[in-house]
Amino acid sequence: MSVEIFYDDDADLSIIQGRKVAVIGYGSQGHAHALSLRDSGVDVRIGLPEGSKSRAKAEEEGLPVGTPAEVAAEADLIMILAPDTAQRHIYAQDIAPNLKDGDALFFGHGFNIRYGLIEAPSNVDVAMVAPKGPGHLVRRQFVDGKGVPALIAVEQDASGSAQALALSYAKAIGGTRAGVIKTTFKEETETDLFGEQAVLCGGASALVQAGFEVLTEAGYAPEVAYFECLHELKLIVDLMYEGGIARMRYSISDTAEYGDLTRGPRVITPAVKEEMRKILGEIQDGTFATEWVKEDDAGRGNYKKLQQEGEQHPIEEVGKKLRGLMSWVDRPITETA
Ligand SMILES: NC(=O)C1=CN([C@@H]2O[C@H](COP(=O)(O)OP(=O)(O)OC[C@H]3O[C@@H](n4cnc5c(N)ncnc54)[C@H](OP(=O)(O)O)[C@@H]3O)[C@@H](O)[C@H]2O)C=CC1
Ligand SMILES: CC[C@](O)(C(C)=O)C(=O)O
Ligand SMILES: [Mg+2]
Ligand SMILES: [Mg+2]
Repeated sequence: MSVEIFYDDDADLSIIQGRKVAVIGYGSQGHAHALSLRDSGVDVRIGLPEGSKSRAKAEEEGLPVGTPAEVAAEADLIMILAPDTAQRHIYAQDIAPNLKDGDALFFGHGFNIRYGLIEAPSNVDVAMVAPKGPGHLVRRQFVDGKGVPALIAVEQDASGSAQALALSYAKAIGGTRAGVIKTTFKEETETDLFGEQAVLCGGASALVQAGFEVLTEAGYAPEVAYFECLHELKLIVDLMYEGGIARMRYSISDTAEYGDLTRGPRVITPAVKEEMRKILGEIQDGTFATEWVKEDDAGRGNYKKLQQEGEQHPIEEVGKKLRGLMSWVDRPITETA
């Protein structure tokens, strides 16, 4: 099945420049969208509850800030970039009562629409602009004149021009510089959840930790294990990013390449792939979504416990020390937001 990919010339920036945009939330994605929209000449305001710790950051940038209800009432395009589990409450309390004919409701990820947690009225556009990258890099790339690829989708086309509006929005945050693919809320949600769980975050973190543990448990220095299993991973992935697995294999030694070809499949075994299929099944049948919403409703006890265990893993301590000695690596998390 061929996909449609859009670039800068396919998108009309003046469409989004003619709208009043409210960005709800000013975290990883929220700050990136809001600042790049503003830099692209868009009239943007931020919706955050009174007392939100993100308010000061948005105000420091000179962005107008109001409560989610206030900015939803003022705007004609509302982009929800609050946590997925909070979105249905924000929608019900603050956004739904303020939706007018012709408004557009935008998402950065399809979770709440895909799993039926938000149902918008038929007189508004419902669309998605989902960058395929962390918000801080979405912003950093925009500022550097580059862009992070994005997916767009239209769930409801009340105006008849929701796709052009989504493309225009994607252009304003740099997405069309890299390529914007048209998809559905279903495909974006299921592939995004799968990618972050099995490959990008869950899979990669577990692989790095397991490699570090095997080396340190065998008596090798934690510093050596850190450089080998974590630091160098970025350099190897940079080559994959630039030219695929083939470019990475071209740059490494033939010894490494032979080890890659013969040992890689012993790490990612058919059993691992079978587990990946199960994980995908839990995403497709809604098991994961139900579990996550329940965990959030119950106060996130298990989530916080697992988070703490991760933070206490020995790789974090040695990594902090080594990164501290490399000024170009040690970027504070608050640098851009
Ligand atoms: N992180 C990423 O790079 C990506 C995220 N997405 C999607 O983007 C959306 C936002 O995620 P992300 O940027 O990670 O979120 P963050 O957790 O980084 O930020 C959430 C923001 O929402 C604010 N917030 C919390 N509760 C409310 C509320 N009740 N009303 C208004 N604002 C609120 C937070 O404020 P406070 O400071 O007060 O907590 C914070 O500013 C999600 O749908 C996610 O799936 C999509 C692609 C990548
Ligand atoms: C990979 C994690 C992600 O899907 C993202 C940065 O794209 C997220 O939800 O944060
Ligand atoms: Mg993602
Ligand atoms: Mg995601």
